[in-house]
Amino acid sequence: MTITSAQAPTGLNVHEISWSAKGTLIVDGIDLRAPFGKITGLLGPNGSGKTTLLRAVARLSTPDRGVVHLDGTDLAGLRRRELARRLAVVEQHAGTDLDVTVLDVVLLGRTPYRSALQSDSEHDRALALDALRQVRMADFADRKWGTLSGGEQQRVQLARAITQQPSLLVLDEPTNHLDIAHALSLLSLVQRANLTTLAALHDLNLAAMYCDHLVVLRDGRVEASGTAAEVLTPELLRDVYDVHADVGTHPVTGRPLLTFHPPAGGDLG
Ligand SMILES: Nc1ncnc2c1ncn2[C@@H]1O[C@H](COP(=O)(O)OP(=O)(O)OP(=O)(O)O)[C@@H](O)[C@H]1O
Repeated sequence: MTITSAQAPTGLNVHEISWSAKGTLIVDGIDLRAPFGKITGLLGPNGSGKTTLLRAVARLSTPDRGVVHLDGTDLAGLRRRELARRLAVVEQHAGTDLDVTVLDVVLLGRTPYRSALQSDSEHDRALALDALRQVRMADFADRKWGTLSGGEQQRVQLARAITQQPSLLVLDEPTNHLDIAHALSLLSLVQRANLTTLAALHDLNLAAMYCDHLVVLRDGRVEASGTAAEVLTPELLRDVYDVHADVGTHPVTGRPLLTFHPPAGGDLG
């Protein structure tokens, strides 16, 4: 199929999304754009609303108001199955308690493409095994899911998301259990995937290295957005995170490189 300009992916447009719990506004009128083929990083301190926003964007929760368009389509108008073909989510605490293998978990990514009675095709298995190879988990295909470490589970969940062949990847702290080598490898893989990606990240140096665009939340609102160089300034880090940092330049990427100072008195304040 030839992609005409009318069908070309444009990315994610989030407009005026709000979500509240028991009358308390948690996410308040968020606007953001995540362009196709790029990683957009969602930053902000604990409790600033990142997970809440990601869940509303991915329709895992229903926002009080606002609209989310993916490649020009309003996600609120899609049925579950169509939504699952368009977007894949890797949540912070991914999981299943079922007694299943790693390959079974990855094959869940093919569910939106088959009927309830259909079993996995050779094509499905090939996609799943290829995704496991990409996250360096091919040797674990027959292992029981419950026996994996946190980082291994996180990589398998990314493989499941890749197998889903979405246009949009929504990642909530995708590197939080990963050692530095696997964190770099996972973000490089996401970068090469050429999808629209919206990822909540805590590691600001990794965000600076891999994200083309950053959006910083504070108290459920957008505090700043722009390139890493525009956003990750000592002033913003002090105002939003209450930390002191020097901002240099990464010798390889040319992006900002942050060096943090210990807090005065050394406590966690
Ligand atoms: N269902 C809920 N009921 C009440 N409060 C909620 C609910 N869901 C989230 N919150 C609150 O909303 C705020 C934002 O939570 P959220 O998980 O979105 O933050 P976050 O930026 O992802 O944080 P973290 O970096 O710690 O993962 C928090 O103060 C949280 O306690």
